[in-house]
Amino acid sequence: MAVIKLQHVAMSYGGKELLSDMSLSLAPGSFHFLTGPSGAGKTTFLKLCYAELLPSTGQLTLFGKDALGMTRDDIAGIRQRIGVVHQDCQFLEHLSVEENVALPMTVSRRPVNAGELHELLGWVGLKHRREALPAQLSGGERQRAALARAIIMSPDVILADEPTGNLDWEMSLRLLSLLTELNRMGKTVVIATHDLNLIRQAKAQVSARVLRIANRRLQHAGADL
Ligand SMILES: Nc1ncnc2c1ncn2[C@@H]1O[C@H](COP(=O)(O)OP(=O)(O)OP(=O)(O)O)[C@@H](O)[C@H]1O
Repeated sequence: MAVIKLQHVAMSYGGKELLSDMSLSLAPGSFHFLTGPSGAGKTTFLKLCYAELLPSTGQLTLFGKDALGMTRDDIAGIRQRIGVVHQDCQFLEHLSVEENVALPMTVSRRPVNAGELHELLGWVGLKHRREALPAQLSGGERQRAALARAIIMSPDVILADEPTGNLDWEMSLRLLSLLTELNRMGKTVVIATHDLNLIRQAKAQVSARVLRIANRRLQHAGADL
């Protein structure tokens, strides 16, 4: 069963269609890149994938459930199964790195296991920065903290919006290797990016598919990248 399925989905803002007639089925454990020019609608597409937005027309199915018929509880359940790395990280600036990473657990009133939290911070290389405030982090540290927060609930799917946008190549590779490791653990990964070098690099490591949004349509890019 597809984890995320779009059938003839369109999305409009203020009556103007941004995304048209998009159909896609994301298999569990798959790895996709999403490319396209700035403003093409990559972030909007990702927002559909975690039901932050609902389609103007067409059918969106998340883990077998029609997104249009979802209750508040269904959406809360979906949010636990889909971890999102937002383009601008969206930290609470007055909370420490550790508190920000644990936030999805605390807001859903789940107990936070300190040992597991430290292990996760260690995995992204931020154990020593756990008491820092977000403003004190470098760009690469912020992205890794955002990734840790996205996966703290052990989601099945990880959606990352330009996770390497402001990072140098070395840090981009480090983030990519965390995402490919998650994919090897069985997670479905979707990364929106402009960085074709990153895509080429990833294709040497994992079996990644490339999707492209252009002229409002979703295209499956060929193997020529
Ligand atoms: N809530 C909204 N209301 C109206 N228009 C919006 C809204 N959100 C996004 N848009 C518009 O939709 C278009 C696509 O935005 P989106 O952020 O999805 O593109 P993108 O491909 O992710 O761009 P970038 O690569 O620059 O991040 C833009 O023109 C944007 O201004």
